[in-house]
Amino acid sequence: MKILIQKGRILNPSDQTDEVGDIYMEDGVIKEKGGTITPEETPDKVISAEGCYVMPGLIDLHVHLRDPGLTHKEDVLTGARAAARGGFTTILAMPNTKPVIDCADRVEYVHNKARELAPVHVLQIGAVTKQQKGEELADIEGMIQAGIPAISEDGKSVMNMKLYREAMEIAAKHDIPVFAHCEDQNMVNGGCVNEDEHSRELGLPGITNSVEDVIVARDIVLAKETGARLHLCHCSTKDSVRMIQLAKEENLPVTGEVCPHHFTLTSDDMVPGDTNYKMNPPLRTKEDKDALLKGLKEDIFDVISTDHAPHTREEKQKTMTEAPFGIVGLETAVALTVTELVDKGVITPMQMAEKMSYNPARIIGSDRGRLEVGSPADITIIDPEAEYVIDSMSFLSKGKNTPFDGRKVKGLVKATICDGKVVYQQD
Ligand SMILES: NC(=O)N[C@@H](CC(=O)O)C(=O)O
Ligand SMILES: [Zn+2]
Ligand SMILES: [Zn+2]
Repeated sequence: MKILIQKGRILNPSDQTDEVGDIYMEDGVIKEKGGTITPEETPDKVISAEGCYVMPGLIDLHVHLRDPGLTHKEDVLTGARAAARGGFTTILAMPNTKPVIDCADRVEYVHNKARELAPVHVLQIGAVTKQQKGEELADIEGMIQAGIPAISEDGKSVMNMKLYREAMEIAAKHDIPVFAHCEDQNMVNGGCVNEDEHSRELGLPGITNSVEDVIVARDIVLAKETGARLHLCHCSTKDSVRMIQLAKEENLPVTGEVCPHHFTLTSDDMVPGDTNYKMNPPLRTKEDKDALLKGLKEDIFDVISTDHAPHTREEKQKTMTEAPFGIVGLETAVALTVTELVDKGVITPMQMAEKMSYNPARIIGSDRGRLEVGSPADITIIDPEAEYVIDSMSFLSKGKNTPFDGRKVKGLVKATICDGKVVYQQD
């Protein structure tokens, strides 16, 4: 397969080049880049990228594929198709499945299924403890042998610090990152939305910032002691930004991610009773959101990830206290990032490429996330000027649970190329 992309705005974070030109790829590898390219042989496909960003294929460090066991919500194939439509060429799957992915053969199950069916790269993350019960360590070294890029207890925090420290020591020894969901299990106390005037008005149990902040602090302390690379998932509070900034000032190996819903919405936007505004961590206050925006602008946050968390309509039709936490994100992340961050001047298109591709790649030790001659042809083409209305019924994900249905946005994925093959093209 030979593909020629013409006249795109090529954004390459690895050498910080930002220039209009062509890219030519053959057999899954970038062969030529820049200027006007006239291939010796006729390409199988020519894609016009005039007015579009051409970025290294997007990498989402935080996706719930629900496979095995919860495939009524999503499976490897539907999740990977949604990813391709969203511009992602690599996604990392969280292990809070049924059963939990806590040993090598379950990692292999997902990797084999993905290799056979998925249009994009799927990397399975391993759990920290057996069945995510927080009592005994999972077979972390066995899973590392099977190719996990990271360990995570996402969905909860490992509350036993002695056990967690042991896990971090193993992660440090093998140089894989620990992806931390920060939530004190005792302090959350049945909360379902942010603790503020809205939770009080609606009579809903609230989640304070401290539920997240105490674990962020704890985890940074443990990373400092063990030398483990710590990646803080779905940061939502203003103090998490300050703590990551402090950790970075000390040159600790700490990185952080923000999800589009947390930089787009606050608890003021909640529609009473609409469980599509229920996710963990919850939508916080304007003060928190402004701190997240500043953290993104100033590169305190390295990553934008989706925390794509599909659930069925039935589950989401329950009450605010009963419905599960989580919203889908793979098919709205690019538009929300362009609309809320790039268009408003919070981050540059280059920072978008860094936070959605280059930095995630570096965190997992991958050589993707760059547009260089000789690198794998994972490429995302985005029209930043295209305006449209988000329609959840068009999602390829099984999950339609989004608060962004009907929202007017800018920024459309025109094509996604994975290993030199067009895996999605907008018609
Ligand atoms: N974020 C969520 O609200 N839900 C996630 C779990 C998680 O990411 O903590 C899920 O698995 O549904
Ligand atoms: Zn989480
Ligand atoms: Zn998650």
